[in-house]
Amino acid sequence: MTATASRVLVLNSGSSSVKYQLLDMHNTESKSGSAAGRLAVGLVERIGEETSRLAHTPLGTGGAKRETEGPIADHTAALKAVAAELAADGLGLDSPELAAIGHRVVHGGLKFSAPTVIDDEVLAEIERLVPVAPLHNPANITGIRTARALRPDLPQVAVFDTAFHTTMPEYAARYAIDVETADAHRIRRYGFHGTSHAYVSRKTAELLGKAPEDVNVIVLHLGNGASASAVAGGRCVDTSMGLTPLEGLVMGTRSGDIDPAVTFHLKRVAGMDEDEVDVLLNKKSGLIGLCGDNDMREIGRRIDEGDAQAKLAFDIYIHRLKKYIGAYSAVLGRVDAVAFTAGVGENAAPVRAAAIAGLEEMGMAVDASLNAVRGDEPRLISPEYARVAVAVVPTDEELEIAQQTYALVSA
Ligand SMILES: Nc1ncnc2c1ncn2[C@@H]1O[C@H](COP(=O)(O)OP(=O)(O)O)[C@@H](O)[C@H]1O
Ligand SMILES: CC(=O)OP(=O)(O)O
Ligand SMILES: [Mg+2]
Repeated sequence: MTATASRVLVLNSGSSSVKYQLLDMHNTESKSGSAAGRLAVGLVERIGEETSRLAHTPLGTGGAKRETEGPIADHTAALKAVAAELAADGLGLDSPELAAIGHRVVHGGLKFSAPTVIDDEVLAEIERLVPVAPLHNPANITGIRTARALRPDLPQVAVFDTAFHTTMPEYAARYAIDVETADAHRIRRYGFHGTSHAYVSRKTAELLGKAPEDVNVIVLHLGNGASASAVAGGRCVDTSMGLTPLEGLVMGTRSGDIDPAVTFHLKRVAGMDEDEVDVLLNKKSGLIGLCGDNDMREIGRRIDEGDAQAKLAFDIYIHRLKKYIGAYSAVLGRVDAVAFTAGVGENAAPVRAAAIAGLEEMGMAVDASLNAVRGDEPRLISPEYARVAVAVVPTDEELEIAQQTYALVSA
């Protein structure tokens, strides 16, 4: 790293998308990682489809958002397109100001509990974990390989979704199955979205004007993938996702919690094989399985039109969410705040209202007019009388990844 290098490129590669940001870390010291530090942000979505779309905004130059539509075959092509967009703004990957590239890596298994500079051995371990994050780790690996090929001299850092959850006590992390079998195959609950749970729980403490050590928070990360966590004094003590990102809440396309016997039944009685069951539970279940739509905006529209199927899907989603709020209240003993985050949590006011409805005896309530306010800043939506603060706290996985990456390479 040269003395002047202070930029970090963050790649958040998902199963069919790549989110990216180029940040100048000399300008992101402020608590909100002020917009001044963000030189460019963008998103490639629907990778592998005919209708792929790349949206790129060069914030650093104040340039307008550029959108390109057309087929982008795979993640390698997506990253090359991103590199070209950055180069068009004079922010190419060849810049000497680039200090490192930070990669979101979803599954880090038991080995990785901190950000890690990627070498061949680290990459091999991330590959070994593909079976337990089949939708995610392959995309992360492609991102790493492509970025390494473009800048072999630059430190590439992996920031793991699982890292924040490694503080879970053994009784929360273990499944109640035969210990020898579990240990032989490293079967345990790892948890995901940890970068977001860490960032949001810290931000929530800040919103309350308290130190993270003094606050107990339930974080509800509700995106397409969704998970809840119980964070006691800044440390994760339980989370809803498990060995893979399939357990827990009802998600856009994933079932979340299910009786494992359903899988035997599908194989023995419905004649499905492993791969078919996998696809059913990961891609054809959750909201999309229940009502044909996985976007909460569309589900909201259908409910407004009186669509009973959409309403039932919504009610199932909310019921599961409520059960986790109850469970984590018991796990924490004292709850100071419930924080809603990610695409659904930040934008869907009806989800927030319904999830908290009826929880007054637990000290939780939502004020309808506060809940209707939209914005990018962390904000309270609970009435003043409520014992528990209910908040909307926008997540920023990219900023958190950039900060962890920069801290590691500039140490
Ligand atoms: N304005 C909105 N109102 C309601 N839901 C929204 C809104 N915007 C986004 N969402 C929901 O957020 C989801 C995407 O969340 P996001 O956190 O970006 O997910 P991911 O990172 O898993 O792709 C969409 O599928 C949609 O359900
Ligand atoms: C781990 C996980 O579910 O991630 P995402 O929400 O990006 O799919
Ligand atoms: Mg996400």
